[in-house]
Amino acid sequence: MKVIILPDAQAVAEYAATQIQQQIARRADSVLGLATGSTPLHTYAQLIERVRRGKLSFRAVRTFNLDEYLGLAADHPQSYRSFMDQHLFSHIDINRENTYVPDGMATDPQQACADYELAIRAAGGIDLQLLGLGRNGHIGFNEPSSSLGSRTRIKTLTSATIADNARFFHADEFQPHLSITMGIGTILEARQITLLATGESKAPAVQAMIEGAISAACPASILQMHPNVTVVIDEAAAQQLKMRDFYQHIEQENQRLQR
Ligand SMILES: N[C@@H]1[C@@H](O)[C@H](O)[C@@H](COP(=O)(O)O)O[C@@H]1O
Repeated sequence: MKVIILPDAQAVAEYAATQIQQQIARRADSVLGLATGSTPLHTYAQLIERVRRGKLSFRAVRTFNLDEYLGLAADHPQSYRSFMDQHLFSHIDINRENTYVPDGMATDPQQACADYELAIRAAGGIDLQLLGLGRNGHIGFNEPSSSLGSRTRIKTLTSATIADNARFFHADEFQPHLSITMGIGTILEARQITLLATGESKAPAVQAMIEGAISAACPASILQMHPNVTVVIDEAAAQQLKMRDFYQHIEQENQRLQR
């Protein structure tokens, strides 16, 4: 696990956007796994800017989002489909037919989960999976106690996650307590994973993920088993790491070797 500690959220976003840009430069029809929440917003803004400057094109790119609320229609303002349209897809030259988000209104949600897995496989798997990190260590909507080998499925949200995400819903608005999420086993099949975390509130989950035991109590800790993970965090999210000096030393050595 490569740990990149940067001064602030903007630097994290620029690093992540560059990783995505490099992946698309390697393969114009890359398959990207995308995340929602507030953390990736700055990264998406960076990608939009780079497309606008003609430095990057999503013309042949395909995307699969990690999750969606069960019970929200795609056109609901708080659906993750709307989130992605608003914060990325509507502003870049991607073919909307190539963007996939689980169907929150599927008549048969179990079948929709199986179909999602088949669609990812039919695309050849995910080249680069972008992740955020829940305060309780969840990735996607894989909450603590999730099977570390799980596939795309319906998941019940914890009260902590519902509380954390309530900020996106009006007080009198229905807020789903169920989701469809890529499973941890699904996420681990991505060829490359970049996890972003910023802010003091994520420091405990970051420490458990990187330095704690591999446990379903912190689903993100399973990333210790993946061969190609980059964790990109700001100083605030890094503050509980016991070996942060070592991580920074490794990165300085890597940069020296690349000169
Ligand atoms: N399903 C999403 C996750 O994919 C995201 O990582 C998490 C953290 O969001 P934020 O980046 O806003 O802290 O929120 C939701 O639970």
